[in-house]
Amino acid sequence: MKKVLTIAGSDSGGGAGIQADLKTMTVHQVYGASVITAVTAQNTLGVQGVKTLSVQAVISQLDSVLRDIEFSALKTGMLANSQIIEQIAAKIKEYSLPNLVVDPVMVATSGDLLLKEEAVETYKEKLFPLAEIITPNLYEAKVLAGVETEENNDPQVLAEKLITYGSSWVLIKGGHTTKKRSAKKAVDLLYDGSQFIEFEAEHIPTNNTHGTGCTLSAAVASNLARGMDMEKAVGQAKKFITGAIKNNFPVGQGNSPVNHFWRLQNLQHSSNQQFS
Ligand SMILES: Nc1ncnc2c1ncn2[C@@H]1O[C@H](COP(=O)(O)OP(=O)(O)OP(=O)(O)O)[C@@H](O)[C@H]1O
Ligand SMILES: Cc1ncc(CO)c(N)n1
Repeated sequence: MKKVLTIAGSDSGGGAGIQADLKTMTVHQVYGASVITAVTAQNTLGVQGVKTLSVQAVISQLDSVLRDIEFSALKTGMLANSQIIEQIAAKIKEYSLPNLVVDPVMVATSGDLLLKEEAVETYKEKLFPLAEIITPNLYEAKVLAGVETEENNDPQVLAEKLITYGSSWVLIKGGHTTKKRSAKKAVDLLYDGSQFIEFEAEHIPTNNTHGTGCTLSAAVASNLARGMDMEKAVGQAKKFITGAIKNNFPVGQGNSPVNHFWRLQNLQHSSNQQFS
């Protein structure tokens, strides 16, 4: 079984962050390990508190797992500040870790801030050049490209700018452009510096999308670990997240998380039918 590492924040509500990553890895049949950067007091209604761990606490977790376990892929989620990003980048370089998926988390689905503003430059300078793929949503893509939020919504122009920061691939997620309930399609754009590939899925009219970005990037990392090429890894991850959003179920009083177990439930349902 392939081993995949997530370096991210904890979501006490269980829908995003480390918790979403480990659930996603489990259903992709890879072994998930985790390095926690921050502990959020969070539920489906929002983020009530954040405690960022010291750089030493993060690096000591990272050293423990890297000295012991061989990873086929890793992903980063909430990294909180520039010191943490810088030290993580140094370790990834030191251990020559393959298949780095960087989800440059800045804001929670609820709108709460998860990254210090000063850290945007550190992402670009230190971590992106080591990444196989970066997976910003449209808002994050604009911040990273240094584009005013009102201007330039064209994902192709943004992808062309972001690829210059040194990752092999850029995936710009369309979830935020399609949050409108009237939207028909949820389109993500993949770019490697020469070819644009669009991944299109039906847009599901729901607010129950807590943890969609974390889940998608963890699925991409799991698929890369299992040996898929990038186009297939993203295509399969897109199918997984679409099904997970579609099959969401009520959790708490706010925006519910996605259903990581939808494929298992479908399987169980059809085998129950077969034997009843
Ligand atoms: N309502 C929806 N219907 C279908 N697909 C969606 C919907 N919302 C998001 N997606 C898809 O989910 C994936 C994650 O995209 P999104 O833009 O929501 O990421 P994100 O903003 O990083 O997530 P998060 O809110 O967890 O930080 C993308 O493939 C996107 O197209
Ligand atoms: C810990 C954490 N990471 C990422 C996100 C993005 O959805 C979140 N809400 N919480």
